Amino acid sequence: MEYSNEFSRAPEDVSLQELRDRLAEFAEVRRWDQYHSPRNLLLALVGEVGELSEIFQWKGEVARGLPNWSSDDKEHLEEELSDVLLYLVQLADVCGLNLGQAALAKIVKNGKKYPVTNQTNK
Ligand SMILES: Nc1ccn([C@H]2C[C@H](O)[C@@H](COP(=O)(O)OP(=O)(O)OP(=O)(O)O)O2)c(=O)n1
Repeated sequence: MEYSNEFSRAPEDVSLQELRDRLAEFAEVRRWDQYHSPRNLLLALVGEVGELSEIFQWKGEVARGLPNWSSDDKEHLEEELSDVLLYLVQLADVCGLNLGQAALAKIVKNGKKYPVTNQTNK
């Protein structure tokens, strides 16, 4: 099957490892890695979370799937979510952490903390 992105494979095949590698190369060729300290990346991440929040600011409650949003609004949301993810991946990388493994381990930990019961409330 053909995919419209430049990678010619299924979008679900994108891995955190690939994002990490592409971001490391992106920063290296621009000599930006000197600025990508953990603290700077954290501040950049928080700034992007602010930009993400602005999209929802004053909108009131928003239905799942964003049924009334324009394609421009959804594209803007995709970009801001991506900025958050990309800085998060870089922050984990410069801290020497494996974010994918850590997140999977955290899901397991969460499952033990919050076991499934018959209750419908969370
Ligand atoms: N030193 C930098 C600067 C940018 N980026 C990357 C990560 C983000 O995905 C994106 C952020 O770029 P901008 O700072 O230009 O922010 P925006 O894309 O949000 O633009 P604007 O703030 O004008 O909306 O670029 C990066 O990795 N390292």
